[in-house]
This record gives sequence, structure tokens and C-alpha cells, in this order.
Amino acid sequence: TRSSRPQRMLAHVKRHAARGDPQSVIDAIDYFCRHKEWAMNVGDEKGTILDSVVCEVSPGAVLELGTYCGYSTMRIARLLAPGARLITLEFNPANAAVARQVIAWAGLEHKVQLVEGSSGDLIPQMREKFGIDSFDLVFLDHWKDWYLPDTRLMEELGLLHKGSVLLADNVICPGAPEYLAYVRSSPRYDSRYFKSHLEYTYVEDGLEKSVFPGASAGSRP
Ligand SMILES: O=C(NCCCOCn1ccc2cnccc21)c1cc(-c2ccc(F)cc2)cc(O)c1O
Ligand SMILES: [Mg+2]
Repeated sequence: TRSSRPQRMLAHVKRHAARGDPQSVIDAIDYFCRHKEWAMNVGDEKGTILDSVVCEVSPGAVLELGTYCGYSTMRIARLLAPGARLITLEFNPANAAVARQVIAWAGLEHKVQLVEGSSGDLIPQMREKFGIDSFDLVFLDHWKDWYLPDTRLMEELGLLHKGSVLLADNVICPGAPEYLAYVRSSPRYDSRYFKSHLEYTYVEDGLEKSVFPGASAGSRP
């Protein structure tokens, strides 16, 4: 049967990127998506904003919701300090299989734990299964209408601490209106919009960065 777009992307990576060189894998995917076939990676423009937030937070524990082909996974993992951990969740097994190979080609598999399944099922298992107490950074890039319920779930499970950062992709396109309204209105978050463009296009999109000031914020003194 005909190959999938992620499979063609992986073939392009293996042909054009150097093993063990994350930047060359990132560049190969950006080239593929800009000049051959568009794909929904966060991309180079929003990617530099992601990079700057990762460097600012210098997280010990990161959760990524939405691996897809592993592009943002690599952007984050290549900037992590030794010993820091990135857990990434992917719902689609075929995409997960491609992502594992992309991450391995970049030589970043020892920094990344890719878990297949739904965030709603896996987030409640973070402590028991992965020994995670809380996350310093969460990158939301999965189903856009799941951003808010999953954020509420992480709050309720105590997986966010004072200063935890939520960074959400696609808050304009495709859009996450209920999530945006929540993080921008809740006294529980200091939220800021980084205007950019939908990956590899001129359409507006952006990232919303929301800092969790602590569970007590917004409750009665
Ligand atoms: O849809 C998008 N991403 C989500 C994928 C499924 O994610 C499912 N998924 C992955 C883990 C996971 C865990 N639990 C549940 C669902 C879970 C997405 C879409 C576009 C886009 C923009 C314009 C268009 F014309 C067409 C598409 C751009 C993006 O940057 C995106 O991220
Ligand atoms: Mg996205």
C-alpha cells in the first residue's frame, strides 16, 4: 500500500540528515515540510519560540501532549540538561512508530520516553508508572479541544507546581478558544501570547505561555 506522509518524512530524514545530529534532523524535516509536503510539526518559526521557553525554564521534567513525528520532541530534548526527562504521549500508533525512529536517528532516545495512548488515560498514571511528581513544563500540541480538560486534570492531580509553565501550540489555528479563555481569565495563571504563523505558512497562529503561580492563587486568603 502507498506510504504515509510520516513515512515519507522519515525516509527523507534518513536520506538527508546525519545520525546523532538533532539539528540536521530538524532541518531535514523543515525542508521536507516547506518544499515537499506540508505536515503539522510546530515548525521552525514557532520552534524558535519553543526553544527559548525551554531554555528559560530549563526543566527537569517535561510532558509533551502530541508527539506526531517527534519534531518538537527533538527540539525540546536537544536542549535538556543531563538527567532531565521528557515524557511524550502519542495516540496514533503509526505516528508513534515513525517518531521513535526519528528520535533515534537524532540520538535522543535516552532523553525521551514515548508513551502510546490517550492523555486522559495516561496523565492519571504519571506518578505510579513514571515516577513523576510534577512537571516543570508542559507542551500542549494534541487535540485542541482536549487542552482545557487535560489542564484541569493536571491541576486536580497536583501535577503542576508554583512556576510550572504550560506552552500551548495552535491557540489561533486550528484554535483552542475555551483553553485560551480559561488561562487568560483565571487568577491561577499569568498568560502571554507569542504571535507567530501556522507552520510553513503565512496564516496567523501562535503559542500561549501560561505560568501556574500555585494552587493557592485565586482561592480565598
Ligand atoms: O491537530 C493537530 N494536532 C493534533 C494531532 C492529533 O493529536 C492526537 N493526540 C496526540 C497525542 C494525544 C494524546 N491523547 C489524546 C489525543 C492525542 C494540529 C493541526 C494543525 C492544522 C492546522 C491547519 C490545518 F489546515 C490543518 C491542521 C496544526 C497543528 O500544529 C496541529 O498540532
Ligand atoms: Mg501543533
